[in-house]
Amino acid sequence: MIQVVCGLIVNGEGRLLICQRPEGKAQAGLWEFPGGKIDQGESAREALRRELIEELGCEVEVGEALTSVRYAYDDYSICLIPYICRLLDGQEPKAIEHSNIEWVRGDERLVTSADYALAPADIPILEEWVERFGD
Ligand SMILES: Nc1nc2c([nH]c(=O)n2[C@H]2C[C@H](O)[C@@H](COP(=O)(O)OP(=O)(O)OP(=O)(O)O)O2)c(=O)[nH]1
Repeated sequence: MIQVVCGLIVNGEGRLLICQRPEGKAQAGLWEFPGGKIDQGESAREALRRELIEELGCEVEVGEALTSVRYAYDDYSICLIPYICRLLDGQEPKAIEHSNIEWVRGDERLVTSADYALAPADIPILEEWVERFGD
């Protein structure tokens, strides 16, 4: 079971950041919350801060954890651990490792959106976020 962290980053207008996985990576083309695998000896929160600097070039404060999701892809399984994150002042995410990044309205339509096909492990996380914080 691969331990993966991801961040739900909300901007000043209440929009949520989603990122498209690039060609050549597992689940290429699907949209996800930015993050990645936890390295040995790292805490989940440390891993997320590191991944968001590598992937988006920005510093965040890692806040509350939402419910983790276990998901079995064909050839491996992940435990995806989500955290609400806040961008530190002046930080602007850049698509360093993704093919696209977008600020979107976090609502039920996003769950089934044809424009933003989400990685399946992310759907329960988005649903929990929408229920608690969505508009
Ligand atoms: N980062 C991230 N990965 C996700 C999400 N949902 C989901 O199913 N995954 C899967 C895709 C990958 O199989 C795995 C995470 O791998 P990754 O490629 O992002 O990890 P990494 O940045 O450490 O990459 P690498 O060094 O192995 O290339 O988890 C998500 O919301 N964020």
